[in-house]
Amino acid sequence: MGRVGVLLLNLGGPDKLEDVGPFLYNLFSDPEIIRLPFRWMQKPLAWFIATRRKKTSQANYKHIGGGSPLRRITEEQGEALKAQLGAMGKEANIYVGMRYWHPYTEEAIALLTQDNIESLVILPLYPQFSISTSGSSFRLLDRLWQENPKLQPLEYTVIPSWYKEPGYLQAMAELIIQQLNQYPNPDEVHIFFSAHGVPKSYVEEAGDPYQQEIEECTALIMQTLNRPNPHTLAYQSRVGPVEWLQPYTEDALKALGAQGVKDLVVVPISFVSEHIETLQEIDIEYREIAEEAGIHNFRRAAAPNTHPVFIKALADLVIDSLERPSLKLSQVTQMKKRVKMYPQEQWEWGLTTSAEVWNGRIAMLGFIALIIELVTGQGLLHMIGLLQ
Ligand SMILES: C=CC1=C(C)c2cc3[nH]c(cc4nc(cc5[nH]c(cc1n2)c(C)c5CCC(=O)O)C(CCC(=O)O)=C4C)c(C)c3C=C
Ligand SMILES: [Fe+2]
Repeated sequence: MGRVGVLLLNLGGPDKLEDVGPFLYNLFSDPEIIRLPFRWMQKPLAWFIATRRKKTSQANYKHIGGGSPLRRITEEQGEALKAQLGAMGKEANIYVGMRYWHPYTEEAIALLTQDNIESLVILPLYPQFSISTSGSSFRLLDRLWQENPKLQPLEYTVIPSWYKEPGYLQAMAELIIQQLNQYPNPDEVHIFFSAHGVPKSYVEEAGDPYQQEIEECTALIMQTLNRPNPHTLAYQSRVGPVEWLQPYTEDALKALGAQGVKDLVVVPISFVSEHIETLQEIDIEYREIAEEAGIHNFRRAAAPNTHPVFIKALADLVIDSLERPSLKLSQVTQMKKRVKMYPQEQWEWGLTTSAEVWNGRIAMLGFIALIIELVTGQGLLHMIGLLQ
């Protein structure tokens, strides 16, 4: 086997406050993040939402030091993985490819083609698969592969999701135990798993396996933990007016407070690094909600970051994947026939000519209404609270 490379995929985050606007624009321009019936609406809507959200988002990043730690932590994970692989007799170059900020996936691909990598493992740093995360990165890579002839001879394999990996489950259990042990009665503490949400339609209409993988992962962590603690799973970080996976973290915290729960350990379950949604949303916003609800003792398990058991799990995943038959991007992007990923598929309403015409008219009216609302400051989006 020739020179080995590992491509770590993640979402990316703004390094400083000025990056927040363009980062949000990149994120909302992705059809896997906002699923629209018409592609022409994507960029204007992305600009509009990014512009509206920028101030609030910047204020949140200000609370955590003015930028996301995601790049630094992902690079540290890469260094630790390289060292672990070396210790296991497998020399490899590690590359970091972010979806919406530097170092972009395209930059990582340029580097690994320069380095003449002959065998590549594509490893998303999301334990569970979602259309909106790993799926989006796989779509992008699939396109890059089709466009770049230099990538054709490169042998590669993809790891679509890995939430069942025993070392990952063990690291999560250890991180939870660290926090449980801070309490006088560790077995009575309520364990609260908080996963990043996705719109409900992703699961129910598009067939995203995310919710099922999150639920299974929660059960496996509890099994690995092997303690009698009660536990809850809820979904955080909802954006926009549509319904997301439920229960929402804020509602579940209030319900537990009303039931008299006093001691809590929150476990961020869909992230493997600290970032805005752990450091700001959980540690500041949800803590406040919990305390108001009467949950006086609020602790959070750290994200796995560079925990040695977690890094060993990543190394095991890489080595196992090199020994197995390879899995191609076309296989993971079409993993389930039911999984719809924009922009590749036709909107069902557009299957007949007259429906297509009506879709166009309705969308045009919607867009005009949006412009009027932006100018006048009044309209439906203000009424439902999406705009202030
Ligand atoms: C498994 C993890 C994640 C899923 C699923 C996910 C879906 C998802 N996210 C948004 C909207 C936003 N996400 C933002 C930041 C962000 N999200 C994740 C992870 C998942 N997102 C990460 C790792 C980050 C980066 C955090 C950082 O430290 O910078 C943001 C920007 C932050 C903010 O303004 O709140 C938005 C917006 C949607 C719409 C979505 C599913 C459709
Ligand atoms: Fe997100």
